Amino acid sequence: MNLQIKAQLQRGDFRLDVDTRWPAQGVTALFGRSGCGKTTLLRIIAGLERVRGAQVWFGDECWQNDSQWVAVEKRRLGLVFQEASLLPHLSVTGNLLYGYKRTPSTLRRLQLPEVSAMLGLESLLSRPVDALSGGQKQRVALGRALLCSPQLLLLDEPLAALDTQTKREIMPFLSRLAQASGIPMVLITHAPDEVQRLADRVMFMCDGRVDDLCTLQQAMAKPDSPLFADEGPSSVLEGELGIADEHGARLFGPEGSQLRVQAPDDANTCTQTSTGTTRLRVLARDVSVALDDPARISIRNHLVVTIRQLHDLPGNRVLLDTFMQDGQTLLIEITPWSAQRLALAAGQRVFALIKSVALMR
Ligand SMILES: Nc1ncnc2c1ncn2[C@@H]1O[C@H](COP(=O)(O)OP(=O)(O)OP(=O)(O)O)[C@@H](O)[C@H]1O
Repeated sequence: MNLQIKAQLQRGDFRLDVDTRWPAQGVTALFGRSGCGKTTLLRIIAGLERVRGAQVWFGDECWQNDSQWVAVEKRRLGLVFQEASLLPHLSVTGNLLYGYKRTPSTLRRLQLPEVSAMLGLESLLSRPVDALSGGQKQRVALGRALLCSPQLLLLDEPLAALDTQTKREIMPFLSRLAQASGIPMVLITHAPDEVQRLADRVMFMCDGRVDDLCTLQQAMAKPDSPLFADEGPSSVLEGELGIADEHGARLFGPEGSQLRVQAPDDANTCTQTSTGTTRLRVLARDVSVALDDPARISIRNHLVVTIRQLHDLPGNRVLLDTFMQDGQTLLIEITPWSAQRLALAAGQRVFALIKSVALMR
């Protein structure tokens, strides 16, 4: 089943020209610079914007074409924006149940207890909403949208108004929600870390057009990916997260590619994906490389990796594109001096060294 949108729109200097479709499954991130048309596209999908000649299909439901127009409230959507815009006179429960009560009982697929557990809201249910933090308010907004049992969730920068710490706290809830609810999501963001932690696929937009639509893995296979613009290249590893050992480190991933993740609150590091595994983001600049397995060293994670390719990056840096024993890609950023000194080449097996605390961020 696909979400399909075809739309053209001229608004002053801005032109939107989109003809695209993607599977209505998992999390699709719309990523691009400010003003490239992400919100306009989302509003067209939602039916908040009626553009002449546009076509919007959700599976075999036609929401808009030349002869058909389905109003926003009939599309069965969950909408969450940057600002939570909760109803101030109602408690958390009152807000959560607002749309639920207006959803016919035959269509209700999610109930208050499971949604409040998914979003960690159990202890807040009786609070007035003006006694909540920004992150808590946004979790209530997500819960309220979910409890309408939508067939599609549209999220327009739901984390953008939150500070970094709050954003880190809420991100695992968002990814758990994608997994547990089974509701497809469209997430607008210009934050690469949100895409890397949450998305299954990415649609890159630029000047009102679709530049690329690909899986997250494909998006990250390019050394010059727009996702690497802020913090440099990074990898996303998927695996099972084990229980903590006596030093507070948790094992992550299969044997041979196993990492120790030092995470007092693993929410900061790992996010669950819509397939149920845990996702770990590793910045390429946090990984070093050695030809031998160093013994007397504080770094705990020593992984055998094979170099697939070396890329010269702008700014006098070298990116090693490597794969681990389980086949997952691990990117490593080093200086040209190190690459030369170690005589690194494609096909070579080396040790990738990653500090456990680098996985705490
Ligand atoms: N109501 C409007 N009237 C005129 N121009 C508008 C209107 N709404 C949006 N625009 C213009 O349309 C273009 C696309 O805006 P849109 O909000 O879709 O971009 P965006 O990618 O979501 O940006 P941001 O990330 O900053 O939210 C921008 O140039 C914007 O100025």
